[in-house]
Amino acid sequence: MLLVMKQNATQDQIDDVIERIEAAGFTARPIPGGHRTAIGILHNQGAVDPARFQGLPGVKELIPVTRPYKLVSRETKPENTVVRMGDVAIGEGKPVLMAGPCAVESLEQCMAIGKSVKESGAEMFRGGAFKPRTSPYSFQGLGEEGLKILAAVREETGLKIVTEVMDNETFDLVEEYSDMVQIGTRNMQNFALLRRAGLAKKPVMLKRGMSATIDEWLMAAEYIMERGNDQIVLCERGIRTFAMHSRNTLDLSAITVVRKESHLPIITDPSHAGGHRCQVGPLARASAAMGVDGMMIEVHNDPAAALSDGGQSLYPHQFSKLAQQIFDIHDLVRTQGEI
Ligand SMILES: O=C[C@H](O)[C@H](O)COP(=O)(O)O
Ligand SMILES: C=C(OP(=O)(O)O)C(=O)O
Repeated sequence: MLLVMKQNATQDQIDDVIERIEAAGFTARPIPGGHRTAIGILHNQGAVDPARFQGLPGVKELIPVTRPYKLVSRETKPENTVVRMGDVAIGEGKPVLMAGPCAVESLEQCMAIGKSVKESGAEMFRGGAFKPRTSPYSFQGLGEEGLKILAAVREETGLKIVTEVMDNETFDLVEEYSDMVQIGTRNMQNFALLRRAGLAKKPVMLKRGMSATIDEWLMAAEYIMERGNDQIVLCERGIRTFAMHSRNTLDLSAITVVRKESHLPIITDPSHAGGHRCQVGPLARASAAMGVDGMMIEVHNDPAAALSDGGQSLYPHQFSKLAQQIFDIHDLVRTQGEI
């Protein structure tokens, strides 16, 4: 249930309504928004009787939220959320490119890639210090040493850092070094991790589980927002299908559905979707045409020697050309408008 206050409602009236909601045993969650003051009524078992709050001073109306995900739903917040990290804004128009290697391997590697992707228009640097690998014998990441390398790249280039957190034990550490914390496809329904992410002071990028429906994905985001963190970016990174020609299937149609259902920004990861270098460009260009808020793209200066995902990593010169195409296509679609 969403309680909408009148435009001229006073702070005292808002506080009074919040107090009454809490006194009734529910949770009151003010929803930030430019056009209205709204308060989500959460943790109700069964329907909330609107008569309880209707008619209170300053209350305009009570709107039932029909979707199972309440806070991430557009029913609750009609305007788009913009996720901000200093001067980088995701969801404000220009697609934000996050580029870098799959795994942080060394300072030299990350500096070289960081400088090059920055020059090509990326605003964020990606790279895993804690790597979720299929095999326990594969490179698992440099851990804290990797995080320090990422911090050095930020220092040198000004790029914001997005990096994956795999568990609650290392959450504080990853949060400290990063600008945006990434929750990967394999952990999309790790509810303990989602709850911890909800307490984070940094934005969270939530990748879609490789076998998750859109409802499950949005419910996972709800876990984060329910705890108080409303700075969430959704990332479509491909789902498992019967198709064997690509590593995953990039579900472009999910973008239109998520846009309709949720106010959160949405980006894609064409690298993990395609899984092959030759597929990354076309999937990225298609994503740009869908009007995504950004993209995460793997770039390596020596893909043949990469410790993870070399086959799907672009060479820096390829990224440079692709970045320009992404900006051009995005602009074209935006200026021509919806059909
Ligand atoms: O980046 C994500 C994974 O760690 C990466 O794609 C490697 O996957 P793999 O361990 O199955 O090779
Ligand atoms: C592990 C990653 O991706 P995903 O969770 O989509 O596999 C990654 O981006 O490093």
